[in-house]
Amino acid sequence: DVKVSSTSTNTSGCKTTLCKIQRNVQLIASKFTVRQVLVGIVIVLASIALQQQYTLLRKKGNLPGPSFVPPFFGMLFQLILTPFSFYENQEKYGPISWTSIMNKFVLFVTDAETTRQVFKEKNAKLYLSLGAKKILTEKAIPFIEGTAHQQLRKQLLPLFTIRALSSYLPIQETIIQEHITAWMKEGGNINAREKCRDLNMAISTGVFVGQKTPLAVREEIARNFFVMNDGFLCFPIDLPGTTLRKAINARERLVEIFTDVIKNSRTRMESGEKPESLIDLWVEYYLGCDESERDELSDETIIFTLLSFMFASQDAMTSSLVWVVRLLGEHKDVLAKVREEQFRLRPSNDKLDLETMRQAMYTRQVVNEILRFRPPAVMVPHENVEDIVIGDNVVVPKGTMILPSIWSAHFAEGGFKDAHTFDPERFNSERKEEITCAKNYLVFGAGPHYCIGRELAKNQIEIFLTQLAMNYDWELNPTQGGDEIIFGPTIFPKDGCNASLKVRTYSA
Ligand code: HEM
Repeated sequence: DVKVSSTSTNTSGCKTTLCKIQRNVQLIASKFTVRQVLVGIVIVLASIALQQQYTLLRKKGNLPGPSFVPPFFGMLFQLILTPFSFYENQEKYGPISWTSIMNKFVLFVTDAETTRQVFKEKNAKLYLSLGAKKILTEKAIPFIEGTAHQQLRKQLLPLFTIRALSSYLPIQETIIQEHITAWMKEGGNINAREKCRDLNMAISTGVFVGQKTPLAVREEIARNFFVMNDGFLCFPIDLPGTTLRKAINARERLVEIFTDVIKNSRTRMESGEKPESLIDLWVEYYLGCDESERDELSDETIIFTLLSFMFASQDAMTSSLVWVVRLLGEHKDVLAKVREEQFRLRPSNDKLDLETMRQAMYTRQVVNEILRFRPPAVMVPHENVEDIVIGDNVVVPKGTMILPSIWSAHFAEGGFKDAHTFDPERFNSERKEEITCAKNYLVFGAGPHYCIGRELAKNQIEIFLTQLAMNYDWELNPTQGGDEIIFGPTIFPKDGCNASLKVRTYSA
């Protein structure tokens, strides 16, 4: 046995806490042999592991689930590395089953009805990462509850009316055209995930602040949004130089920039200019409100709401645009029908407008099927702040992480017909599965936090799909194993979807 040596065990010369801790560890270590220290560590870890297993057993009661979960990390690695086999295994246990992730007791919900119930349960809150909480702060809409939440949602309605969506449409269309043209200048060989990520950020920024905001400012917003986005899923340590601290700094810079954009917008809206961007519409609404209501409609409210929009939409929108390239590249028959419909409605290649988009029933069916077949957020974690009862009288102890699975609801037996087939015809006027299977369609959630940007999102997917279909041909170049689906944290083909685009003549 070798004694752990220590040079000095005196803490009196120490000025910092770190130094004192170091000295104390040395002091303790100097009294034991290496073997004794190791045995001690093993005993402590084993006791913690036993305690964890006991707590899990007590919480799970009669619920089905895995016969063993590894201590400390639980099923974390299975969930991250092989998410779909983790899903399949969990689904085998039935509509509600238990598991554990990072020693947190987790309920996995797969049947559509209970999934919907969790979304609607007022005592089950959206569970966002610690990083997201630090960056967005409690002023962000996903963290607000009750009456304050209802009031804020009401105030946001003018940002998503038909009038508002019509004013965003030319911004979305122009930016999509500019980006695809730039892809073609680079040769047309794209990795859809990389390209759509930048495209999507440019569209969101354009829609939020409008094209009257100088390009350099829009680019600075996009840069800071990317840094902020990196912080949402990082290790939540807020120290100088960490990803989280950089994300918080980026958020602070965004608050400054948005404050200026709002000021400029106010000058333009007061002079009677027509609103164009989401900020313009908010300012217009603000100016039209009674003085007494304006306190609640501060710049801060809209800025933190915009940050939440970016958080809620960036990865989900990127995922959907990538699946447009992938699924229509695979299903040429569907692509041909989109082209036929678009050419019939817009033979002169006119710009899109909401009225024409409303008439393009088949194209909208395709958008809805892309969202059903590849829902970007496959599950939306919740945490219950009180004991609740779900499903067939299952009592969920307070503090449980509940994973309602949108993926499982979309593919459940007894729901959509031949659910594993990509088939936009399921939404046609005869089959109407959007009505007959409405309870299974959960891509945008349900209940009080139901996605507020859903129409904006569907329009964006439709504009991208239409532009691509009418002006380009493309072939997919998948890599070996690249078609496997991965989490990131929304779903993507593993290789990001490589494709070669060629310009085509506008025709059916
Ligand atoms: C394909 C794209 C999108 C998908 C799949 C999606 C999906 C979702 C889901 C599943 C939720 C949780 C709903 C619930 O808890 O019931 C949600 C919430 C939310 N989404 Fe989306 N979303 C998308 C695009 C967008 C866009 C473009 C915006 C912004 C303009 C947006 C803004 C929000 C906001 C603010 C919330 C939280 C609402 C609240 O807390 O009240 N989303 N979204």
